[in-house]
Amino acid sequence: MAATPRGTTPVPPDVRPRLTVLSGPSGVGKSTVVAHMRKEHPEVWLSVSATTRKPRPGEKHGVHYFFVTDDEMDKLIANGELLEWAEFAGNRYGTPRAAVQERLEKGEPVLLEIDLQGARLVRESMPEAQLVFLAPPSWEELVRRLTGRGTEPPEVIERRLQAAKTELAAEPEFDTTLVNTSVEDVARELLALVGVV
Ligand SMILES: Nc1ncnc2c1ncn2[C@@H]1O[C@H](COP(=O)(O)OP(=O)(O)OP(=O)(O)O)[C@@H](O)[C@H]1O
Ligand SMILES: Nc1nc2c(ncn2[C@@H]2O[C@H](COP(=O)(O)O)[C@@H](O)[C@H]2O)c(=O)[nH]1
Repeated sequence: MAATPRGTTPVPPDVRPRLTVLSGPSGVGKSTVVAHMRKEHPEVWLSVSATTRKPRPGEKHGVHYFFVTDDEMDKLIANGELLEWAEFAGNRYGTPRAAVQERLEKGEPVLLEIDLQGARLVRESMPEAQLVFLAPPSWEELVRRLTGRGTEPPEVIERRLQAAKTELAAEPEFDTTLVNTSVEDVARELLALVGVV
């Protein structure tokens, strides 16, 4: 089955939203889809988040995340340096504000890959943002992907799956849903939504 855009309304290029938020439950394939899209279209700018989570094997500071201590995260929050931030499954994550603002001021498209709480905060502060929900083909497939990734111990997987129930229930809050059956198809759909030409 191909990617299924639900509720997608074609938008003329000159009024396309410049800020796109991609959310969806942990393990649905957000990073995989974004990486696939950016491999073919490196011009799509993705915000690099700050996190207190420890790096996974292969993750690089400044590329996948800015890996920060709890104290450093406290300061980023206190100094208003984050556009939004949230606690997710025991760690904190936040979007550095300055880099996003810089691109938006130049009129360039911006992509955020963040959790539901962050998406809601962005919607509050920037109602013009478009919110895209990445859904799994089924609950069983989500569990298979999250478990199969092999990056979290069972208790963390359980926390993430609990959060996933809340996130899946929030799908109607989003402007568009893409079902991640095929990475290639979803990456193409997302590219069209982000509006990079
Ligand atoms: N369409 C797909 N079909 C099969 N496997 C997939 C698909 N998309 C992603 N995966 C696999 O699912 C696993 C989770 O993907 P990924 O890490 O991209 O999820 P994520 O949504 O970014 O998770 P998190 O929110 O925890 O960072 C990976 O092992 C990835 O290879
Ligand atoms: N609210 C925010 N959520 C973020 C941000 N960066 C990433 N995330 C989300 O956190 C979870 C877990 O990510 P993981 O890399 O530990 O698997 C996932 O849903 C991410 O999208 C952020 O800046 N703000």
